[in-house]
Amino acid sequence: MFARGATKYFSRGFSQRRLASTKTIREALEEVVPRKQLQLKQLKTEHSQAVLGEVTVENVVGGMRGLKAMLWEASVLDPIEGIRFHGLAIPDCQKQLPAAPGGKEIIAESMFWLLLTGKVPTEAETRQLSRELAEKGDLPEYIEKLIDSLLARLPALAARIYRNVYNPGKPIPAINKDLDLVGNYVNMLGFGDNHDLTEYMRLYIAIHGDHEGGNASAHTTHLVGSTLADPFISYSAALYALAGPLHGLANQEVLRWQMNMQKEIGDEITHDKIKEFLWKTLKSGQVVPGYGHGVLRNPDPRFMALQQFCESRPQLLDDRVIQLVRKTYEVAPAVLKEHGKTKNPYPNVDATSGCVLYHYGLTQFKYYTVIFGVSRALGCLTQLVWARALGLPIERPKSLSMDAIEKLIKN
Ligand SMILES: CC(=O)SCCNC(=O)CCNC(=O)[C@H](O)C(C)(C)COP(=O)(O)OP(=O)(O)OC[C@H]1O[C@@H](n2cnc3c(N)ncnc32)[C@H](O)[C@@H]1OP(=O)(O)O
Ligand SMILES: O=C([O-])CC(=O)C(=O)O
Repeated sequence: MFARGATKYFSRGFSQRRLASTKTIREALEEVVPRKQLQLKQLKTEHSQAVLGEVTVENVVGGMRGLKAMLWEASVLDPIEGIRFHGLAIPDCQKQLPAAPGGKEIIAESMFWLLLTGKVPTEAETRQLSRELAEKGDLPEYIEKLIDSLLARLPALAARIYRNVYNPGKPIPAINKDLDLVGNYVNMLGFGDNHDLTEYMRLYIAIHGDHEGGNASAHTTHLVGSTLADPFISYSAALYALAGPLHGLANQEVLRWQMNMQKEIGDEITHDKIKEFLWKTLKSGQVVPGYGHGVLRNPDPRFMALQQFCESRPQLLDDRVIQLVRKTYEVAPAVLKEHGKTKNPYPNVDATSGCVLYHYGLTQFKYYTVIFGVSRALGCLTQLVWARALGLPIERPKSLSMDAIEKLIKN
């Protein structure tokens, strides 16, 4: 049921039959947990010695790339097709997951419901979850005071920090109990009257939510969580992994790099000038930010979904930075192929995510990875729930020295 191709399970007929369902997320989860616990028990008792692959020296010295060594329930990443959440690709989610009232994009609540339970929530269930989160969303006064005294040093409670850092002194709107999670977030950031930015953030946060288990932020949460550290500690560790330029920070780096390119090539954007800038970047020994991937071998479907968002809005297509991102995509894969190093010459999600935020006036690059961090909590915390429900053990892979590897090869 959770394997690829599960689309049938989520077919329109199925979701229509579920229209009347008004379960809470806890009730929906309670239904799934015993079945999953049984599935794990059977795997352990009936198949514990089954072989899933071999471990090569390349796996060990190459950052465990390609090694099948983690259990992760909510999503599976295919090198060619990209991410699927319980079998649903991004376009399936766009068709099936409830949006906000008056909106079209996937919202965090419906994505979280899918990630956690493996089921598409009904409209009523989604609204109920939005309300539950909004009702729990107010900060107690003592936390507000604490955060106000720590300011940007505390990597949490993202909207308040944004306002404190970039618009100090301006009052922050209270949580609106009738709005979805991201609607409230954008409102508190100070952009609540921008419907298009709100929709973009809904899509952005939904599709950055999970990318199976092996990426650096998800894996960090899982590792730290496996020591039974609490979810806040486990997820804050993940944010430090996300903050590296080869992972989440790349979304900031891309925009900085594209704007440097714009400065250098001037008003007349041509493929030749972009190529020249790409070569200059590569020859200086830097990576092209937003391109390449540890698993994907095709353009990232999340990149495509964000591009489609731009294509549906003519005012975005007129924006020079957005045009530059698009034109870079037209030439960068060929340049990277000619350069010959990266296994994947195509764009990942970070190649485009920041330019739309910039267009809508959220121009503080340093904040972009925080938004990614707000999103990635959906998948990382889902897996922590499963790790606890299934009683998964502390993670402790075996390491080998180079001498030990050589000895094993000789034997
Ligand atoms: C949400 C996300 O985290 S998506 C990823 C965001 N990160 C980026 O966009 C940064 C740019 N990209 C990269 O640095 C890489 O492609 C990564 C980190 C994403 C993946 O790294 P790997 O799995 O090691 O990629 P791969 O196996 O293709 O690397 C092989 C070689 O190609 C190089 N390479 C990979 N991507 C690029 C790139 N975009 N530009 C130039 N060279 C690259 C690697 O540095 C490596 O060079 P080396 O042999 O001299 O060490
Ligand atoms: O899958 C990865 O390694 C990196 C990535 O795209 C993500 O974490 O969203």
